[in-house]
Amino acid sequence: MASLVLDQVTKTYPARGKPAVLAVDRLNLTVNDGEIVGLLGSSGCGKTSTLRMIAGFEGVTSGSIRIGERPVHMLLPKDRGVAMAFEGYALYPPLTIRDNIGFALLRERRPRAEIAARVGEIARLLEIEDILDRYPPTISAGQQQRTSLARALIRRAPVSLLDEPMSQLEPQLRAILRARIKDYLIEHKLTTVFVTHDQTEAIALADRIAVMEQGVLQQFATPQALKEEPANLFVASFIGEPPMNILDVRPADGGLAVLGLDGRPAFHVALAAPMTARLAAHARQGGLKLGIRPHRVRVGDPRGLAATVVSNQWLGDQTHLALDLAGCFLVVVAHGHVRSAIGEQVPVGLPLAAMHVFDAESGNALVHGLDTREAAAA
Ligand SMILES: Nc1ncnc2c1ncn2[C@@H]1O[C@H](COP(=O)(O)OP(=O)(O)OP(=O)(O)O)[C@@H](O)[C@H]1O
Repeated sequence: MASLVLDQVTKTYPARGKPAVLAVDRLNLTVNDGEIVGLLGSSGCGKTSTLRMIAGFEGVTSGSIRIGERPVHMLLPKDRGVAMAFEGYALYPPLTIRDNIGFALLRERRPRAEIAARVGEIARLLEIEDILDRYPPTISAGQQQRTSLARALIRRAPVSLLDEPMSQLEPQLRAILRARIKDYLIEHKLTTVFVTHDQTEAIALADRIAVMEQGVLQQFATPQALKEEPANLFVASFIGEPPMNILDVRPADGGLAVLGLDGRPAFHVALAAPMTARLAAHARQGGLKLGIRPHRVRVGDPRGLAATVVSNQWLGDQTHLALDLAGCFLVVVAHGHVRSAIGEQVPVGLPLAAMHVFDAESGNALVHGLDTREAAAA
């Protein structure tokens, strides 16, 4: 297949009587040959515009796009070597589902037996074998979406683009197809970019995820790196469910004072002198924020701090607790069934290694994991 490179790609849409909309702002992205990349972000962050610029359905305002060694941003969609599955399906109504799926291979004048075998394979994979002889208007939205997906995947093009490929499917089918599609993409080494606003889908399918917000790339990394080393506060709170707890902190003697919702010191995090000095230097330029993921808080840690239960939800396999820790609001996930009632106290341990520190003004991450060697002997 091929690599895909976006170099300083920008997209602005003119808006009548208003300032132009900056949908994508100087995006740099390199997708390796055979890599699966997810574009993830909230509604309106520029994901679809990016995909459509790669496909050629939108022109770039500035910047360039290369597939392999070939600049493609000036070419017509059909000449770029991309296959795209559309969120809006775009099937040919007069053709059967079978012919819709096999259309590109027919046009390439592939042998009939090969086309039949490939259509059969992809239809089996996406569980649409039983509708191959029907026509697009007579099938459901979910079946139309899978047909659109089949039509793109069957081509094994140098670059495959999938726009919200499974948004119409029910969760169970989505989970099954996700795994099968991933196997297919890996087996055929398909360089793939897909758009989603579902982080579970992005994490399950992608080798790397590009997180976007307001047209700007926030971080491009593996799912694990996004969770463990978020580049900034946006990524830290966007990735992970429930989101990372973000607390206000300020430097204090021998470490950090964590502030409660009322702005007063709630508890103290003891750190060694060099780290305290480093964070104090940053804090002089702006504030600091401390992040800790709900799954990393240790509920029931006998050496922990006492927190009051504000809410308690047992989800069948894990407990979600909201806690008041000396005036700080903390969401916590425990793997077992925690039976503490609202108003009861539970001890919670906050491992230093699970703490992230951010510059409050820029939002940029300063430290991931306050190493225990940095901790003062408390
Ligand atoms: N054809 C257009 N004309 C004007 N503005 C547009 C056009 N298409 C998109 N936009 C604007 O550009 C920005 C990015 O839109 P885009 O569709 O790329 O975002 P998205 O992340 O895919 O959103 P969603 O998840 O809702 O589909 C938005 O502010 C949107 O309103």
